[in-house]
Amino acid sequence: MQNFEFYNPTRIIFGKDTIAQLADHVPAEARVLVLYGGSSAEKNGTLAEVRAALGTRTVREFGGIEANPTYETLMRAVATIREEGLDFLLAVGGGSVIDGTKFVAAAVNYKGDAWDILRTHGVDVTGALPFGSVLTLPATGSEMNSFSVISRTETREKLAFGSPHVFPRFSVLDPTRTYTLPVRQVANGVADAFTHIMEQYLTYPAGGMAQDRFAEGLLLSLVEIGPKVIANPHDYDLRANLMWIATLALNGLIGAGVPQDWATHMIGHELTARHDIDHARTLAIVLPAMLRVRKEAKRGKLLQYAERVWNLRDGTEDERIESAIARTSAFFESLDIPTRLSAYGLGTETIDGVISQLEQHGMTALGEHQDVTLEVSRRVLEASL
Ligand SMILES: NC(=O)c1ccc[n+]([C@@H]2O[C@H](COP(=O)([O-])OP(=O)(O)OC[C@H]3O[C@@H](n4cnc5c(N)ncnc54)[C@H](O)[C@@H]3O)[C@@H](O)[C@H]2O)c1
Repeated sequence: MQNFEFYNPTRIIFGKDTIAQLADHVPAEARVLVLYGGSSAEKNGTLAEVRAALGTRTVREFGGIEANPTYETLMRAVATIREEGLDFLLAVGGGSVIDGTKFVAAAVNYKGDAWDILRTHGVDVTGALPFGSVLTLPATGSEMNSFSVISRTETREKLAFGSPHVFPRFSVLDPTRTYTLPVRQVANGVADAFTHIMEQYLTYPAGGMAQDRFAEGLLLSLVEIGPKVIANPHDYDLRANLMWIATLALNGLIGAGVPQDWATHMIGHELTARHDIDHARTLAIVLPAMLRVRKEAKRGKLLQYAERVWNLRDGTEDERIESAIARTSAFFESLDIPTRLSAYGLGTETIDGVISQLEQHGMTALGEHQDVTLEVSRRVLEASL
């Protein structure tokens, strides 16, 4: 096992009717900015519950944070905070709102051009406003991690940053708040969580027995509940399981002490930035092709994955690996998520553009062995046409 430091200070408040507990966790004297996305949080009553819980505190609201939150919109929130002297942020929404809130928290007192937070991937973030979240979409794990992904409309860029200063102080996870999600978003959540686990699990054997078994348990659970959680939108236990699995998939636990990949994500970000494909859908396109192209480097883990997650024990090594990859694609497709670029109307003409954006963003040596060069990324994209 590799050396590691594990740190996760986010308090999780989980379960039915837990939003009222905000009253205990947002400081009584706080001057709060509530950040949210579109109209769903208003329509389904989540914002009303939040307002009630915040009681007599000074509260301002900032709506309109997009899916794939943009720098342009978020800098308006930064201006509001500065003008009104607000000192605590509360994100109400999915990964986009929480990621956006992390950026805003880091940008308010940042010296210099705030886009540099993304350019430097967060290394020079030295502080952030405190914030909490009320999660309405199980998918990204943003509610319990210190990462954030921000887009810039002007330049069609999508970049990530991470900093220990942007862990949420707390996150409220009430599974009933997910009942209003469109089917497409639930499916995306399953695929996103699945791929987060794969990025930390499917590398090479590193002796992390607990990490492997945790990861396999989460993958098996997603395979078990994936189609059911879509078909039964008001089943509390299914929604509760999806919510907690998605959080555990990317809160640092399963990735501690083991190699991590993340090449699929980096290519996926460029596809979203250039073609507006939902984040999770880009992952479902890239992951199966990534596994196929890098089959030799990942052979040991692919065989373990085939046996322990898909129960594939017969046939040659290559047959088991091929079946495991085919099952992975079939799982995404069973969620109604197409796994080929062509299904999104894209062909070979898109590849040069994605490769040049990867180059521009320094993504020239990705993966657990840093050997996913631009040439390998090109082959992955070709394999996903
Ligand atoms: N921080 C991380 O670790 C991390 C990890 C993976 C992805 N991301 C990023 O997160 C973003 C995606 O976040 P997401 O998948 O959570 O989706 P999202 O936050 O973009 O939300 C998707 C849509 O669902 C709507 N929605 C949210 N909750 C709803 C509800 N309860 N009822 C009805 N509609 C609802 C939103 O308004 C939005 O239109 C991407 O930008 C991605 O790159 C971040």
